[in-house]
Amino acid sequence: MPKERRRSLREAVIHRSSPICDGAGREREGFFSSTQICDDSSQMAERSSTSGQVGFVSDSDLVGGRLVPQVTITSDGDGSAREIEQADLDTVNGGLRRKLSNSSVSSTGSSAALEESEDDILSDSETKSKGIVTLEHLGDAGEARPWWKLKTVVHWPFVASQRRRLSWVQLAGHKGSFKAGEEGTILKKYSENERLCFEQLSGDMLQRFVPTYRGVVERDGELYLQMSDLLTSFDGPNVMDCKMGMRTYLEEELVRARENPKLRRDLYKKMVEVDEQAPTAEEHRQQAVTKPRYMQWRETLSSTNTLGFRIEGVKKADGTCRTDFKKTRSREDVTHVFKDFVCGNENIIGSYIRRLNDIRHTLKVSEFFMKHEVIGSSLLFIHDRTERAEVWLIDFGKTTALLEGQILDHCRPWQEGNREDGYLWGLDNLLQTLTSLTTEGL
Ligand SMILES: O=P(O)(O)O[C@H]1[C@H](O)[C@@H](OP(=O)(O)O)[C@H](OP(=O)(O)O)[C@@H](OP(=O)(O)O)[C@H]1O
Ligand SMILES: Nc1ncnc2c1ncn2[C@@H]1O[C@H](COP(=O)(O)OP(=O)(O)O)[C@@H](O)[C@H]1O
Repeated sequence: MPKERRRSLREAVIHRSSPICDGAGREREGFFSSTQICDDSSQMAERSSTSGQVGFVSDSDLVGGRLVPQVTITSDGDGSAREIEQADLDTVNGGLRRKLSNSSVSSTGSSAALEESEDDILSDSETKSKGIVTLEHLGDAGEARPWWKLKTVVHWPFVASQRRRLSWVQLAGHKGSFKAGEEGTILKKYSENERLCFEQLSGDMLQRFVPTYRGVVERDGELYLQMSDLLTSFDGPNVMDCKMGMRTYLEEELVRARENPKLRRDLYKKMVEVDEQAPTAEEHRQQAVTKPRYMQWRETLSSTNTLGFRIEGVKKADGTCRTDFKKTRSREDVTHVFKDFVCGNENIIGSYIRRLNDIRHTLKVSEFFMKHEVIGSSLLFIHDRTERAEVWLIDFGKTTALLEGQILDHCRPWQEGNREDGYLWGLDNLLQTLTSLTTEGL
């Protein structure tokens, strides 16, 4: 989702990273299930955090998706309070603070401004999640507090390293977007767009296929959307993320980019990492490309344009994890990945097909779907060794309401202005791909 929508109060907060600890306080790594991990001493932190409540934030608290930043006091590891200086702001979330991302049209004319971004100095693997991640379980919940109340909080004798951790699977999106929530839930960085979608989905036929939404919460000064963790009830889940649709950027991004084109060095770098020949001579000279140019290139390189979906990542119960599917384009390649994902299990494929058909029928009658341009949303496939298999709709960061009276059929080809996204066309191709596995043998 666009970073301007993701922004929240992260500027005001610093979290210390620390190793996962087992019950005896030993460090450990590599839990591959969605498991709450805590050490004995975290009980104090737990007690502290239970004194707060989930903070449902009202619209009036939000200014463009943000609470008004304020000086925040946080634990400095030894329990002492520390004021956050402006200089700290760049080190938030274990790395450099993400600057706002701006889309730009495919023009690479000299009038395009060069967009400075921390991604210019971070590689793809440093900015994107690559599978198994450790989610921090954030502290106290509640509304934004004045500094003196926060000062009271830091006198509690717990340190960041005692916070609970959740070993989790994140196959797409940027690092640091998720935190552990209350039992069975996760927190995703606040996005105005996604909040609106979750709210509109409540009561829609599609609701039973999307994570249960628990509202906006504030943790350590930042806003999050709280939702159910789809992995919790699985025993060693196998997970696949398929990004749906034939287009992965918004029409409004194109328009904005046309008005104010930005050149991005980080996207140029990502492009040459995959194919040195991909940039034009002009782009090589500028060592930068615009975002729509990058996004369109990604679409043609993968199966997005040809099949209306693409595989973003796969994590298997054996611990293996792959996110290197940028060039997975042909139906054969995609079929091969699915076959490997289900380890040739016909029951699992059968369950996936039934669930996808169910989703398809529901999409056809969903008012939400009819009235939204669904861009960058994924289907999350999850199964485990008990052969339980589910598919869920996730990521509504770029799902946008149409103008009053406008509807989409989600199958027609896209032409700028018609806002078609190719979601249903992609779903039909996905269903055909899975069905071919059963008819042609696994
Ligand atoms: O997959 P790669 O090739 O890394 O490209 C990424 C994905 O398309 C991201 O979409 P998603 O978050 O759905 O995976 C997109 O974020 P947006 O959703 O903000 O468009 C990134 O844009 P930037 O964040 O602007 O770099 C773009 O660089
Ligand atoms: N509710 C959820 N339950 C379990 N896993 C999830 C859930 N939401 C997202 N994920 C995981 O996080 C990844 C990124 O999620 P997504 O919503 O697409 O983030 P972004 O908007 O940053 O792209 C997904 O590929 C999936 O692995």
